[in-house]
Amino acid sequence: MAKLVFIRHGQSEWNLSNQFTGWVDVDLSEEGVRQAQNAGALLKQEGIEFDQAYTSVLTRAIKTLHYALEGSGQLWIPETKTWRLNERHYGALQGLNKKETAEKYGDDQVHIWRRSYDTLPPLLSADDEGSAAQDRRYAHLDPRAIPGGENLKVTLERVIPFWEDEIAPKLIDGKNVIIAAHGNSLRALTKYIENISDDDIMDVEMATGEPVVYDLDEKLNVVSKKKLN
Ligand SMILES: O=C(O)[C@H](O)COP(=O)(O)O
Repeated sequence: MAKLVFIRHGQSEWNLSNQFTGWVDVDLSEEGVRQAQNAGALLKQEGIEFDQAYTSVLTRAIKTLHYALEGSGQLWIPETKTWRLNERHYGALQGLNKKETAEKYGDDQVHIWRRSYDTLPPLLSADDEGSAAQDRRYAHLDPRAIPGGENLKVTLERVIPFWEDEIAPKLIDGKNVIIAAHGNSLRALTKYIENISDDDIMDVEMATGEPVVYDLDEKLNVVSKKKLN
């Protein structure tokens, strides 16, 4: 039996200002720092001892991981950062205010962009300002792997190879794993491990800074799931 903990980053500056964020590297808000520290205290209370941590290459997730590990006395454990755990890329919506966008395009359209499984947002092209193609942290990638916008389906398709190659073998080996990532990269993983349908995943939400603890058997079936708050 292995333990797997998901934690969505604490509230970010753009969660606070209600802007589409995606791959934009915004920091945690003061409230987000507090949430991440609280997650550390909850993990300590729960007494979970981790063997390995994973996070994205975005500051808000990395800092959340570090606060959570520091708070539970485990800042020393091995950690791996990967773009594959990044938030879903929100394309040309990145930076826009969600409420203003709903006023312009309608609530239904914005809900589809935010929660439908397979509708893409309006795309950014590689030479658009703000494209990840200009960012040094993605310079090692095949330019074709750098998205101009993603839905949950595409996000899942780039998260799962990392899960299968790196994370699942650790869990099968009985190691306890923490993944600090993002609302939609974690929704993709939740869909995959809980076998949730394309329709039902639309209603699954992740709260900022709230650890979700799974017990998994050796075939990685979910034996139990609980949220710490
Ligand atoms: O990228 C973002 O804007 C948020 O972190 C997640 O957005 P969502 O709630 O619209 O999926």
